[in-house]
Amino acid sequence: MSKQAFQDSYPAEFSHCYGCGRDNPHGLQLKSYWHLSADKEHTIAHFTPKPYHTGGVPDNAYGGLIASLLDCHGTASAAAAAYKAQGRDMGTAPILRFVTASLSVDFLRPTPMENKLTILGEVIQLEGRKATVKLSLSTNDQLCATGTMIAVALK
Ligand SMILES: CCCCCCCCCC(=O)SCCNC(=O)CCNC(=O)[C@H](O)C(C)(C)COP(=O)(O)OP(=O)(O)OC[C@H]1O[C@@H](n2cnc3c(N)ncnc32)[C@H](O)[C@@H]1OP(=O)(O)O
Repeated sequence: MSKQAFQDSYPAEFSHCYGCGRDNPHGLQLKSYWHLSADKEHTIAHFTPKPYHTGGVPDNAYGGLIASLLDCHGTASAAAAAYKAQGRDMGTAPILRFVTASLSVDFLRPTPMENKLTILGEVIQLEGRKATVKLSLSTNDQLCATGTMIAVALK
């Protein structure tokens, strides 16, 4: 299985995203991968907040940051799952480009700043152009946020 980040397979014109674009020096540059656990195939990404990612209370991360991480990990997971379902390597033509149609986030507890965050994704349904992705963000084995995304493949 490829160790290339999903986002590193995006064509150059899609590499400027604030959350995950490799060509955006001011962005978060999130990287997502397949992650095989005991019984399920998840996707995974890690991110360590910088001090300026705080939500006002210096110890806690900004909620918009958390939503951004779930957003970019979700669309990347949808694309990876769609390529896999077609038996193709990511980035091969014709390009599959997913965007967020809807994203709901539940903030379960304040997210501490000092540690690496783990973002997990699971594509629970792929139907036509639509993917449903379950998302979570945790640190120190504490679940801090969960999300559900509908991502849609562009025509
Ligand atoms: C490879 C490179 C990839 C790079 C990706 C980087 C992504 C970074 C993450 C983002 O921030 S994305 C940016 C935020 N999102 C947007 O700006 C998307 C804005 N919305 C749109 O462009 C359109 O509304 C959209 C493409 C999502 C859908 O419009 P379409 O006209 O193409 O599709 P249509 O309305 O026919 O819907 C297709 C299916 O999706 C469903 N759908 C659309 N919007 C929905 C919604 N909000 N909730 C639930 N389902 C929805 C719709 O019901 C339908 O389902 P069925 O096929 O079962 O009938």
